[in-house]
Amino acid sequence: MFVKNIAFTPFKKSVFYYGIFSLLLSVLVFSSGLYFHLLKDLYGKSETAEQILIHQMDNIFKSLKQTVDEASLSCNKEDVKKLRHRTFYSPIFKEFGLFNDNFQIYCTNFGPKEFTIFATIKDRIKQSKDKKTVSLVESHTLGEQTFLAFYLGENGIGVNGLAPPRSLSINLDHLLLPDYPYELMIGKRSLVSNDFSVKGKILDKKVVSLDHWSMRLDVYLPLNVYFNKAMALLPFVVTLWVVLWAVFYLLHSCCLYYCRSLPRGLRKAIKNNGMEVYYQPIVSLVDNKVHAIEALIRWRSPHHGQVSALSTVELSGRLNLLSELTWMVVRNVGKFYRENSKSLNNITTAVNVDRYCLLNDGFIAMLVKILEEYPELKERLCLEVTETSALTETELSLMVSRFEHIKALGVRLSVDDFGTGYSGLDFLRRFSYDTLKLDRVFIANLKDDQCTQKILTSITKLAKELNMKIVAEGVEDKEQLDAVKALGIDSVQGYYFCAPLPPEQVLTWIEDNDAK
Ligand SMILES: Nc1nc2c(ncn2[C@@H]2O[C@@H]3COP(=O)(O)O[C@H]4[C@@H](O)[C@H](n5cnc6c(=O)[nH]c(N)nc65)O[C@@H]4COP(=O)(O)O[C@H]3[C@H]2O)c(=O)[nH]1
Repeated sequence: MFVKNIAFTPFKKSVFYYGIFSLLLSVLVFSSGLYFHLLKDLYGKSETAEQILIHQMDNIFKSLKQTVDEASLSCNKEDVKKLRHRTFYSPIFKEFGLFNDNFQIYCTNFGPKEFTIFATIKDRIKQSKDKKTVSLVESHTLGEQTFLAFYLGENGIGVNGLAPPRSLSINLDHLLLPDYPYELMIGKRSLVSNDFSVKGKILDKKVVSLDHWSMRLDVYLPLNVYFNKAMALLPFVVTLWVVLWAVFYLLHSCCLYYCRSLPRGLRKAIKNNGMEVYYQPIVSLVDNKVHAIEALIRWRSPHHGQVSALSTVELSGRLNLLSELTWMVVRNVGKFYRENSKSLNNITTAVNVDRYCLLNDGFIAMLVKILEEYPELKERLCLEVTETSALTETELSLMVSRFEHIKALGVRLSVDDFGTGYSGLDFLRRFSYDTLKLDRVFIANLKDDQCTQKILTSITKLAKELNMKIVAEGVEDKEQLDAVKALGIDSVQGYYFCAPLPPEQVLTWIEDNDAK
């Protein structure tokens, strides 16, 4: 009943923007994620590379020290054999040379030799704390740029080891290539380099310095590595894109559904006084004039169209908003009186109130407050009590005391739909209303059903004896009006005279009717 077709306006535009947004988001997530992952990897591997180099240099000088420890100045067959043996088993060095404390090489693994170590190297060995240094020279023996490590032992014998640069970088290659090209330098000269392919196209670079050896390792994160890896992630980007798109679409639909839902609309309408109040005249059968009108709620939901008064009331009940709805109507009636005090001077307005609202603790206080806000409602407001459920004995007593309180405030009371709800005779015994309204089911059957006629005759008699006015609801034609008149009923409400109308129209109708 409530959820009519919730019209989802085609939100093609939003779907398109969600598509673009999800695509951008997926690309951003993966590209930045990949970038930070590679950066972390680059830094981690550079640290490992540093450890490898330190370890390698330690091993190099351990092996040089061992060579010096077992060497002698004679360069005899035994010495040369030892040097050959060392060369054979060294994973790095291809040649060893022994030098004396004049820094003259006198013996290599190829036999006795004689040449002097460069003065610069000599100085560096002398100046270094451990009598060690490394260098990069053009080697005649190896025919290429060669790595040299020098160590002068405590016994006055020194040793230098010659190694092709690549032998120093095998472990680095294994760790860093092919993703991270690098350049290993001694001083300002390049020892090993495979960075030629990336120059100018690098995303990031990590520099590792081994100051003790004047060595520096630059490790690069090239753009093409990043790009290739990003391409490999493309299926995941697409998957995330589709998933995000679907999630955004669903969220949007849920939001739309919630925003357009009837309960939310009703809450908003009650909070913002976003409903209209229509009025239906109640015509007196004594003088054919209007002495009373009934206020009836009318709500047009922006997304569901006109919602019936019964549905509005039922939903308000389920949302615990009946009291708010009632007070909203009463205030609207108050404004109606204020703006039309002359025309409405002799007219009472009935407002529907659920019995449970009446039982609420704050009911009387709120009624007093509104009567202070709109004093024009005094003696003109009539609360029409709808009877939706039976009351317990305690509730009944409370209700009687509430009714007395309400009457004392100058507010009238009428019982709605008499005979169909729980408006038992027991209550009439304890409390007499000002008005009793006969439900329209009785009026519809009145002319054909003798039993209904008898019941209504008795009710009318009872009402008169209890000093209550009696109104027949739902009078739609002349026959029904005549039957009602025959019963001696005081007033009539129904489409025969007038349907519920907006405030300005009801005033005109009353004026026209009274002028007849
Ligand atoms: N078939 C027929 N119907 C006629 C005729 N004359 C009047 N009616 C309709 O009968 C209903 C009379 O109100 P009700 O019995 O208090 O019954 C009301 C009342 O119980 C409830 N209601 C309406 N407004 C409010 C409100 O502000 N607060 C509360 N608590 N309930 C309200 O919703 C019910 C239905 O209200 P409406 O749809 O406005 O329906 C109104 C009115 O339009 C007629 O000749 N023939």
